[in-house]
Amino acid sequence: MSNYIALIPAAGFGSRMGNEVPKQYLSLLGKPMIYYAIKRLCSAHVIKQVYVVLSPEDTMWNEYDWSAFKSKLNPLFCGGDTRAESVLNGLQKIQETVQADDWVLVHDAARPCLTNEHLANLIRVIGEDETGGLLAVPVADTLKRADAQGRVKQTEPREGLWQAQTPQMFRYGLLVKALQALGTDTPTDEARAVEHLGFHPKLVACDSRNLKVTYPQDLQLAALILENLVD
Ligand SMILES: Nc1ccn([C@@H]2O[C@H](COP(=O)(O)OP(=O)(O)OP(=O)(O)O)[C@@H](O)[C@H]2O)c(=O)n1
Ligand SMILES: C[C@](O)(CO)[C@H](O)COP(=O)(O)O
Repeated sequence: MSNYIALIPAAGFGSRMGNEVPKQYLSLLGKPMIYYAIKRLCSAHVIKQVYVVLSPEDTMWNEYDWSAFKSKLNPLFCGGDTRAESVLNGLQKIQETVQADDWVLVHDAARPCLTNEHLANLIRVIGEDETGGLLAVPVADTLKRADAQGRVKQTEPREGLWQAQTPQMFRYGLLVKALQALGTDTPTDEARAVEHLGFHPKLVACDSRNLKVTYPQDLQLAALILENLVD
């Protein structure tokens, strides 16, 4: 039977936040932001182990007490220059402990508002899928393409367009193969790497609460969402 493991890439800096503290450690309702992703994934019984990929230069992880998550939580100080490198380095580091057909859920440290329902839905739908897939949201706004002067060049059809979120869930063997095959291409998500191999990952409808904290204003929004989550 396949196991489920989770991997949280957390070796980025959060340059778009413009803060001196790496984004994953910014305070959110009194906890470092990464705490919420860890708590959600560690609380899921089906997930056997949760790995956090940190920068080898990370000096902040050990400033916090993570003992509440016991041996289910494992930090790996092997992050790379890009998200794809961090994920691949993490996956390679754990190769002795996993099987090729184990499911890996890759989840951003910067998505603190994932709910139990989002997670359960992803696991239920993708657990039945041959390729794997990801949480995503259909684009809700009218889309404009800009010209070099910042004026509307044209309105783009939004039909069939989705915004990718995380977790993204793929079999360990396929994900490692996809990330190893990238060469100089650096995709911003795991699904893109799998697409490069000719697969078509499944989109699982989520909602805008599972936002990524990218800019300073997103942190306030995340706090509001977290305060109002019921699960
Ligand atoms: N070299 C990198 C870059 C990113 N990430 C992780 O990938 C996730 C999503 O990336 P993003 O939100 O883009 O984070 P940053 O790269 O830190 O942000 P920015 O692009 O603003 O610098 C984050 O949990 C981030 O820590 C990583 O593990 N290793
Ligand atoms: C994986 C991701 O969160 C999906 O939306 C995203 O691609 C991360 O990279 P980004 O450059 O911050 O969008």
